[in-house]
Amino acid sequence: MITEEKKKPGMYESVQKQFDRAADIMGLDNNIRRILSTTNTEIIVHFPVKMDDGSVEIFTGYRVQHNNALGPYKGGLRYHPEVDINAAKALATWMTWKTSLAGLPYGGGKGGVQLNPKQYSQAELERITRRFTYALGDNIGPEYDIPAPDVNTNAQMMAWIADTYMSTKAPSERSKYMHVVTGKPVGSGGLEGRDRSTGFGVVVTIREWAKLRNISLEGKKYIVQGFGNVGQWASVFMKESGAILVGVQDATGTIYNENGIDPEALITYTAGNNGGVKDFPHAPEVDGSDFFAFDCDIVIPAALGNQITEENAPRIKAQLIAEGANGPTTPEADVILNEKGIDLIPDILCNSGGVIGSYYEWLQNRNGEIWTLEDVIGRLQQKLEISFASVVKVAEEHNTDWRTAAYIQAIKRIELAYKQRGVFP
Ligand SMILES: NC(=O)C1=CN([C@@H]2O[C@H](COP(=O)(O)OP(=O)(O)OC[C@H]3O[C@@H](n4cnc5c(N)ncnc54)[C@H](OP(=O)(O)O)[C@@H]3O)[C@@H](O)[C@H]2O)C=CC1
Ligand SMILES: O=C(O)CCC(=O)C(=O)O
Repeated sequence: MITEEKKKPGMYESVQKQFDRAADIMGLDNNIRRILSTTNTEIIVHFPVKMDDGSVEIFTGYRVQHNNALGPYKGGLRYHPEVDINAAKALATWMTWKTSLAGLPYGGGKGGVQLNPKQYSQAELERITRRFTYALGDNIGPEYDIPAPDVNTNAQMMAWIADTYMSTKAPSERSKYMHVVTGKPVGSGGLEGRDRSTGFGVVVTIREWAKLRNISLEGKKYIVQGFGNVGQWASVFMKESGAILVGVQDATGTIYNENGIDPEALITYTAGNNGGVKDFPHAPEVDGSDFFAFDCDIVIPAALGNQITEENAPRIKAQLIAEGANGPTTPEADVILNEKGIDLIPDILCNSGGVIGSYYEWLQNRNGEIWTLEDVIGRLQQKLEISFASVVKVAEEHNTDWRTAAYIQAIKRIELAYKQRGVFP
C-alpha cells in the first residue's frame, strides 16, 4: 500500500515548480506570474456536528479559490484525513490550469473536510455535508464557485449540498441555484454520463497517445492505483479498447494477475461488504510496496498525489503513465521519467474529462436542458481529442515535455485575459 501524501514533499510545492518551469520557458509577464503564483482566497471553517450517539464533533473544512480570471471557480471537494490548507491550495491551483487548458469559462477552486469517511455512518456524513455547506455559505454559488465530487465524495453528497444551499434562498428563487454544484445524481439535476466522464476522458487521452505512437491497445497490460470513480470507469473503457488489467492497488491492498482481472467483476466485488480489492477471489494479493514497477505497458495512477517519486520512478517499466489522479508524479520523478523516455499524459489533460462533464451539467441546469448520454460522450471525446492535439503541438513548438506544454497552453489563455482587460495601467 502507498504511504501517505503528507509524509512526502508537499503537493503545493510540486504545482508551483511545474508552473515556474512553464512560466520560464514561455517568458510569462512577471506581474501575471506573481498573480498566478498566489491563491485569491483561502477559506477555513470549523463547524460542529451532532453524532449518532448524541456527542458533538467539531470538523475543519477548506475551500481555496485560486484564480477566476476566466470565470467562476470550479473544482471538487475531498473528504480525507490528509485534507489541509496546502493540499487544498495545490488542488485548487491544478484546477485553474485544467479548466483553462480545456477551454472552459472557469477558474480553479478546491476544498474538502479533514476526516476519514469510513469512520462515520451515512446519517452522520449527511449532517457533516449539510453543516459544511452552511458554514461555506455564499462563499460558493452557481456563478461564483461550483464544487463537485472528488476523493470520498459522491453524487449523493452533491445532492445534499444542492439541497442545503438552495434551502438558504427564497422559495421562489430556489430552482435558480441548482447549478451551485455538479456531479449530482441524474434524478436531481445531474448529467447522464458525469459519473464516467473522468475515467472515459482518461481513456480517450490514452487512445490518442496510442494513435500518435502507432500502437494498438489490444492486449496491452495496464495497472491502476485507486479503484474508485476514476479507476473503475477507466478500467471499463480500457477493456473496450482491448487492454488487459493486470494489477490494482487501493487502500485495502494490492492484487495482481498476469492473465488479466475483469474490471466488471472487480467493480461488483468492491461494491460488496469488503469495500476494496482485498481478497478478490480471481487475483492473489501481492506485496504492493513497489506497485509502479510491476510488469505492464501502461500505469494509471487514480488515487492520491505524490505517488510516483524519485524513489520508485527509476524502476518503472511501462511505456506510458496516464495521470487519472491529481498530482500523482513529483517534479523530481518527472525528470527521471523523461530521461527514461517514458511518455506521461499530465493530470490537467488526462483527467480533465471530469470537469468538462461538470461544465455540461452546469450548462444543462443553467439552460433548463436535458442532455443525453450520447451528447455528453460525443462532445467530451471531441473536446479531449482537440486538447490532446494542442498539447502535442505546443510540446513540439517549445521542444518540451507534455506537462510543461499543457501548462504553457493553459497559462497563455489566462495571460491573454489579463492583458485584454488591461489590469496593468
Ligand atoms: N472524481 C472525479 O471526477 C475526478 C477525480 N480526480 C482525481 O482522481 C483521483 C481519484 O478520485 P476518485 O476516483 O474520484 O476518488 P474515489 O474516492 O472514488 O476513489 C479513490 C480511490 O483511491 C484509493 N486510495 C485511497 N487511499 C489510498 C492509498 N493510500 N493507497 C492506494 N489507494 C488508495 C481508494 O481506496 P479505498 O476505496 O480502499 O479507500 C479508492 O479506490 C484523485 O486524485 C482525484 O482528485 C480527477 C479529476 C476528476
Ligand atoms: O468536476 C469538477 O468540477 C472538478 C472535478 C475535480 O475536482 C478535478 O478535476 O480534479
